[in-house]
Amino acid sequence: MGAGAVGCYYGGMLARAGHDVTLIGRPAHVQAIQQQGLRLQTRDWTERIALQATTDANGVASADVVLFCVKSTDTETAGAQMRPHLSPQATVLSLQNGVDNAPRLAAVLGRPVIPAVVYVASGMAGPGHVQHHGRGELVISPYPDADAFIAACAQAGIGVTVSEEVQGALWAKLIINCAYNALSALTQLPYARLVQLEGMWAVMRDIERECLAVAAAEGVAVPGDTWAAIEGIAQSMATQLSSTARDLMRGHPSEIDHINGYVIRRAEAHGLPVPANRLLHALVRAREAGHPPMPTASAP
Ligand SMILES: NC(=O)C1=CN([C@@H]2O[C@H](COP(=O)(O)OP(=O)(O)OC[C@H]3O[C@@H](n4cnc5c(N)ncnc54)[C@H](OP(=O)(O)O)[C@@H]3O)[C@@H](O)[C@H]2O)C=CC1
Ligand SMILES: CC(C)(CO)C(=O)C(=O)O
Repeated sequence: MGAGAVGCYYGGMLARAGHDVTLIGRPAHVQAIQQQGLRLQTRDWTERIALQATTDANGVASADVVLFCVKSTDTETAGAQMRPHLSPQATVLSLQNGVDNAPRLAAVLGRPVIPAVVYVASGMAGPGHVQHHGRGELVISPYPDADAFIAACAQAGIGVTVSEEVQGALWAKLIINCAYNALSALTQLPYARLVQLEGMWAVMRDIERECLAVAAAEGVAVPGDTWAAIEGIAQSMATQLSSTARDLMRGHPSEIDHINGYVIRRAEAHGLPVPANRLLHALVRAREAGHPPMPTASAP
């Protein structure tokens, strides 16, 4: 559900391994996929993969497993569209960033949703054309039939680990997004250049500390060294612009309300100050409202 960068990558890999996959997406992608198959381009190979595609949420009707891959802004709408069509036995996994998509979707569907941490870099390069830039492994919360899904993924070359710590891992990812996404969007800079600007590391340090305080108040143990992870992104993804930067460039709503915006809401609930997150959130929202207008440069 949500045939974009994530949905097309995982759907494409599973279909390529012989699994019966239906992609549910927007008309331009669906038409291209119906006519020519899904074009899946990786660093090593490019293939056209024949699979089913539809714009109608009733495409979930016969699914044993639904991979829910829309942006956090679309969780409720897309969930409500597929709810009447889901089989009672279907397992729904949320393959989304942000820490509350699974419970939000579960509330709409009236059934459990399994959260997954998605470690992939992919993007849509055109209608029905997904480009894979690297990685692809999933970490999922445990559930009764997980073994069948893990086996299907293994056959497709997708590594899946089961962990009780998915919430902590989602928070670790959220903190990276809080540190980079808005700053990259507001400066329109890729990460390596961004961190060279005066004062940027200090701002990111403030954001990280605010996020960790909120996570602690939420009772979430964030695994690993978050500051080392933030520093590492500037090297490992040196030339990348954040998804928020790319959303703003194409005039698409960003996930900022579910990144820094989420931290602000939870901080308010705990009476914690988060001024750095608040400022970045407000500035991105101002940009989304057209103040100042975005430059017309196209996304790389
Ligand atoms: N891309 C990446 O490398 C990674 C992304 N993520 C996360 O994964 C999630 C998905 O991201 P990504 O795949 O990049 O996003 P995309 O925007 O590429 O894909 C989502 C697709 O779903 C479509 N869609 C939304 N609502 C519906 C609906 N009701 N019916 C049919 N189609 C719908 C969107 O259309 P439209 O645009 O017209 O709304 C879009 O084509 C996000 O939470 C993201 O943060 C996590 C790790 C890596
Ligand atoms: C990890 C990061 C920051 C990479 O760009 C990302 O998830 C995003 O842009 O949303």
